Amino acid sequence: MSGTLPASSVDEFQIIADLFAPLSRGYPGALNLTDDVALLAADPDHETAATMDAMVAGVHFLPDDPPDLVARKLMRVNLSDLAAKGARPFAVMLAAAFPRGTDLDWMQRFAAGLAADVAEFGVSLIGGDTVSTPGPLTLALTALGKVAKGRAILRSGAQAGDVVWVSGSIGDGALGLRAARDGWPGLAAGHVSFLAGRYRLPSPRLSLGAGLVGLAHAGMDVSDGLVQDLGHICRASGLGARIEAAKVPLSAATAAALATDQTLLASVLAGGDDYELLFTAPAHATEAVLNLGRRVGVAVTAIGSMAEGEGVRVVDANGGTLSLPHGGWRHFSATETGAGA
Ligand SMILES: Nc1ncnc2c1ncn2[C@@H]1O[C@H](COP(=O)(O)OP(=O)(O)O)[C@@H](O)[C@H]1O
Ligand SMILES: Cc1ncc(C[n+]2csc(CCOP(=O)(O)OP(=O)(O)O)c2C)c(N)n1
Ligand SMILES: [Mg+2]
Ligand SMILES: [Mg+2]
Ligand SMILES: [Mg+2]
Repeated sequence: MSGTLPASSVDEFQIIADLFAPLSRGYPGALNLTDDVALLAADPDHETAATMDAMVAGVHFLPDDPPDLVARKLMRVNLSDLAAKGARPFAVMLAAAFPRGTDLDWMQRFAAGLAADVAEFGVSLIGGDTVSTPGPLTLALTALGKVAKGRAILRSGAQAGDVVWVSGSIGDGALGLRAARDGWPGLAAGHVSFLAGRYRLPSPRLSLGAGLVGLAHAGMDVSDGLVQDLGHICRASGLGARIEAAKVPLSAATAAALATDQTLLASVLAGGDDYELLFTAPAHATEAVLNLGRRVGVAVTAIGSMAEGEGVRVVDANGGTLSLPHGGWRHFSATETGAGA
C-alpha cells in the first residue's frame, strides 16, 4: 500500500466525519454518522433482507488490488446476495479493520470507490465501525434491501422439474484471480484484462433479481462455486439437480483459456467468485425468463433441471458424469484445507 500522506495524519473520528459521513446523505435515520445507531423506518408492506459478507486481504482480494476496487467489490458481493433474493438495496453498514500504518491516501481511495458505488446503486452508508488491526485488512459490509412481504426468492423453493438457470457467464472470477495474480502468457491481453476485471469488480444482478420475484421458485448467488452453490439449493429444497457442463455459459475469454487447457473446467464449475445468479423456475416460465433477461440486458442460460433425489450431477459432453475434486470454496473444511480455484 502506498500513499502521499504519513500514517500519523490519520485520525479515527476525522476519517468517519470526512470520508464516511458524506456517504450517509439521503438517509436521515443515519444521523449523519454522529450517534450510536441508525434508525430504520418500518414499512408494513415490505420485509427487509439483511446480509453480511466479509472480505480479508489475501483471502478474498489481492493485497495490492486498487483500494477503490476493493471497496466496490465489498459492496457488490453483498448486493449480489440481495439481488439473489429479489430485494432492492437501500442501505449498507461498513466495518473496516485497517492494518496499523495504513495511510490516508489509501483510505481516501477506498472511500472514493465506496462513494462511486453508493451513487451507482442508490444506497446510503448508514453506520459501521472503524478500527485498527495487527492483522491483514479486514472488511465487512452489511447490506439491507427491501422486498415485498412473503415474496423473497429463497433457496428452499425449488420444485422437481424446474429448469436451472444462471445469469451472465461462469468461471471468469476464478480464472480472473489467476489472471490478476500471475498474468497469463499465451492468452490474449484483452482476455487477461477482462478476466482480472471480472475478479476485481463483480456486477450484482439487481434488476434481474427483482424481475425474478414471482417467476423463480428458488435462487441464490454463485460465490463459492456453481456446483457447491447449486448443492445448497438442492439441500434446502430436498431435491437433486442435473446440469450439463456444455450448457454452462462461458465468456469469450474463459472459452479461450479452456481451449488451451481443458483441466481448467474444474475451476470454471467450482472456483467461485462469479457473483452471478443461480435460480430455478418452472418450465412454463421459460419464455418469461428469457424476456426478462433481454429487458434487463443480462444473459440468462438454462443449464439443467431439478429432480427428486439429492446432490448435483454434472453431465459431460458424452453423457457421463463429470467428477470434480471439489464443488467449491470452503473457508474451513473437516477433510481439506483452503479448497479453492
Ligand atoms: N458468523 C455468522 N453469524 C451468523 N450467521 C452467519 C455467520 N456466518 C454465516 N452466517 C449465515 O449463514 C448463512 C449462509 O452464509 P453464507 O454461506 O456466507 O451465504 P452467502 O453465500 O449467501 O453469502 C447466511 O444466513 C448467513 O447470514
Ligand atoms: C486472493 C484470493 N484467493 C482466493 C480467492 C477465492 N475465494 C476466496 S473466498 C471465496 C468464496 C467467496 O467468499 P465467501 O467469504 O465464502 O463469500 P460468501 O460465500 O459468504 O458470499 C473464493 C472463491 C479469492 N477471491 N482471492
Ligand atoms: Mg456469506
Ligand atoms: Mg455472499
Ligand atoms: Mg462462501
